[in-house]
Amino acid sequence: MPFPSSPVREGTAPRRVLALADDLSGAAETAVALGRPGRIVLGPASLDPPAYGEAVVVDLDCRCLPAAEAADRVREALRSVPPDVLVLKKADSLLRGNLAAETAACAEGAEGVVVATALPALGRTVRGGVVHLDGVPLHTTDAWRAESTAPPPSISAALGDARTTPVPLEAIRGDALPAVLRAAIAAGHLPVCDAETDSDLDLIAEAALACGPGVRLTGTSGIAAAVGRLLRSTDGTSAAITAGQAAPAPAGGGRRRPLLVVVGTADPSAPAQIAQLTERGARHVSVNPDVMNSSFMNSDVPADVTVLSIDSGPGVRPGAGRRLVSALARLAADRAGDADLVLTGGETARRVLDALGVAHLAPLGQIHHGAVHALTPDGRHVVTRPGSFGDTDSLLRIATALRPDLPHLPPQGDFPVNATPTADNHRSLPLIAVTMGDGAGIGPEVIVPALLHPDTLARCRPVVIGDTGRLRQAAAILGVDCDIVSVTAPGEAEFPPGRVNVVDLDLLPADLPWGELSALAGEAAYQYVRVAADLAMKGAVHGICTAPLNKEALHSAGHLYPGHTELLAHLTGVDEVSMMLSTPKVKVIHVTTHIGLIDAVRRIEPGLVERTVRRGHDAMVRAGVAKPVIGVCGINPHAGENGLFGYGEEEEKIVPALEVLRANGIDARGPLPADTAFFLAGRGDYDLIVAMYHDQGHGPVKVLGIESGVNLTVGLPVIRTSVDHGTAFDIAGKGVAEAGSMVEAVRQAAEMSSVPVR
Ligand SMILES: NC(=O)C1=CN([C@@H]2O[C@H](COP(=O)(O)OP(=O)(O)OC[C@H]3O[C@@H](n4cnc5c(N)ncnc54)[C@H](O)[C@@H]3O)[C@@H](O)[C@H]2O)C=CC1
Ligand SMILES: NCC(=O)COP(=O)(O)O
Repeated sequence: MPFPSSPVREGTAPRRVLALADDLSGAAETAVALGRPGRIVLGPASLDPPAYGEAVVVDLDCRCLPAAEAADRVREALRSVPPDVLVLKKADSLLRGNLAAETAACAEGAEGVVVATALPALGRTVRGGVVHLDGVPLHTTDAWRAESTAPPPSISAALGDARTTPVPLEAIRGDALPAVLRAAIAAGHLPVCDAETDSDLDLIAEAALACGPGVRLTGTSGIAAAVGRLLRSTDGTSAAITAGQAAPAPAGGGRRRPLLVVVGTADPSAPAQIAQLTERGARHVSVNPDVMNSSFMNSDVPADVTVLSIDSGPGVRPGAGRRLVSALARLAADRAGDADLVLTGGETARRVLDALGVAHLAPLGQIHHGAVHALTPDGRHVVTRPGSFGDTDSLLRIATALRPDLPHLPPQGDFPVNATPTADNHRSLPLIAVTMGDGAGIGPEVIVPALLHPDTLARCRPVVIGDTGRLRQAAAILGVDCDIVSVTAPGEAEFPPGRVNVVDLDLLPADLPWGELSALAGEAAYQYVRVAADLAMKGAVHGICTAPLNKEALHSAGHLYPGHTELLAHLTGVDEVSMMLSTPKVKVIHVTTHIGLIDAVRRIEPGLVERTVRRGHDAMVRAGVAKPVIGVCGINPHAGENGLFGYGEEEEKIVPALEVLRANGIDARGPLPADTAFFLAGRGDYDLIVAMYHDQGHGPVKVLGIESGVNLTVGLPVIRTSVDHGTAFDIAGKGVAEAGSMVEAVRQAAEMSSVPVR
């Protein structure tokens, strides 16, 4: 029996993945879809196999090569791949490129190849073995207008001489799918799978992996995402890279790098996309690489944003595409300096990065489908995007994710520098749901000034989920003259100066005393968070920022969660998240949080330590620290002092995790004596400290002051930040609470949130 018949289950799924793409934007899309730690390699360089838990995605750069050469690149990449590595061959969802030759090369040495090319997220489905675009068969559309041949009438036709077995939707959704795939493979055929939804792709991924480690997959980022979901469900991890979630904007400290947007696509959508950037003050340089006489040649990339595109005017000869792209890329690379880059068109992206000597990228996140944010080894932010992907606002969304203040660039030089954002440019800022917390605490008092703060309004559109009446009382106590206005949904909010918008749940009585614990306020605090989580999961807001709730009041209302962290994990369907405290001086992530000390020590084990460090590492990389140095605290005084204190907990619970992490290239050091770890981090030795329990991390951070710290939840599918303090019942209703932590928490939520579709 060549195939084990067991289903994929915990411990049996492959823990490392090698994906091969034929262009760079496809490789980046695949890396994000897989959602695992790893890298994008600009191949076809010789490469190390992926480490355990990793996904390596190689751009073989062979989309435009003759079929035989493209197949050789696939063969070479797979030559010494270890047998336990899952191999995924990325295919174009429109079937362009050398699909037949590359799939045949991928099948050599494999037990079989399952083909699943649907990409439901973009309306690209497969029915009856035919690719459909929004329900229309591919070969009847003009999607191949830039190709020199006609589109294939079916996937089987695109696979050339290969023998194929169509696998219809009924079989995909039936109980016998693994058997159907096995039978096709045993007959020497490629099963070609229909799929209309991501759930279909999940079924295909599971059945294909159940066929055994020798079976490979060919498909789009849709099947890559299904593989990622499946592996996470079997190894219990959460996504290292969250598809659909943008990474935080590059850190603001020091001189800001310019942003160079290189548009190397002739897609008809490009001019409108560029226009949205120039309306925001970006400089547009259209060059004719044949002539190379643009003034751009004589100037460096200026500060802020420059768009460089090919002049597609009458001087450009048709058919000169690849040569023009290469010339454009050389020009861009020559002038890029240290600019962050947005590169559209896989070929353009690849040529620019080649010219800059970039050998690999660390994927960080995705701004919209296919617009992948990554980091070069020297810390440059790069977004790649296939030429034809994205709506008219695609470039604006990408640029604003990298430069959150982009809408405030002065268009045509006549925009006053300190002007309040106009209604129009405000709409491109993220909507942030600010939950009011416990209405008897200081939440309302810190929210009102924080939301009226000019810095807040310059960065986002904050909407409170709370009680309008309570916020009006807080404003009166503070003596602040403002309009606190109820709205039925965040999208209806308006932002003239002096207005605070509230989705009014109207749960609190007008005479609720300040500073007193009540189940009523605990229930209301719960409802604010529930509604905010619901809005964020639906995409109606882009991030959540929470004011403090009182845990005792929450529990009195029957909601037995230790805090927001666990409540939000539950509401968003995530098993494990981490609490991170962020201050300008020190950042700390916690292995355990709201449990007793004895329980915390019991709960700490190498797997939990490893996952926490990885979450912290990835969050730091997303924040722009390319190679974070991470200090991991011990549990006992002096980290046990070689067995003098404690019962060997450091050796048993922490050291094995550090060994795995270091073998995976993560610079995690320790176990460190916790008392000095924070001092060393404060002087700059560590970018992130990993604390084993709540007070080990919280105590040192709170010494730094309540005004600038922010609490972040790492690992949720939504952005969540919070103040670093509690409900402070002792001062509630007195108008003396500091609002600095709230201002900072809203700011960080805004910076981490992607820009909305308009
Ligand atoms: N994000 C959240 O929801 C958080 C909730 N809590 C909860 O809050 C409740 C009270 O916790 P405590 O340990 O008493 O901590 P706390 O932070 O509420 O108060 C500690 C001390 O700091 C002062 N303080 C706190 N925030 C301040 C501000 N913005 N301006 C000036 N002074 C401030 C208070 O007056 C008090 O003296 C508990 O139920 C706790 O679980 C605590 C921390 C965070
Ligand atoms: N000690 C921090 C705290 O209690 C906040 O917890 P959470 O509500 O953010 O989970």
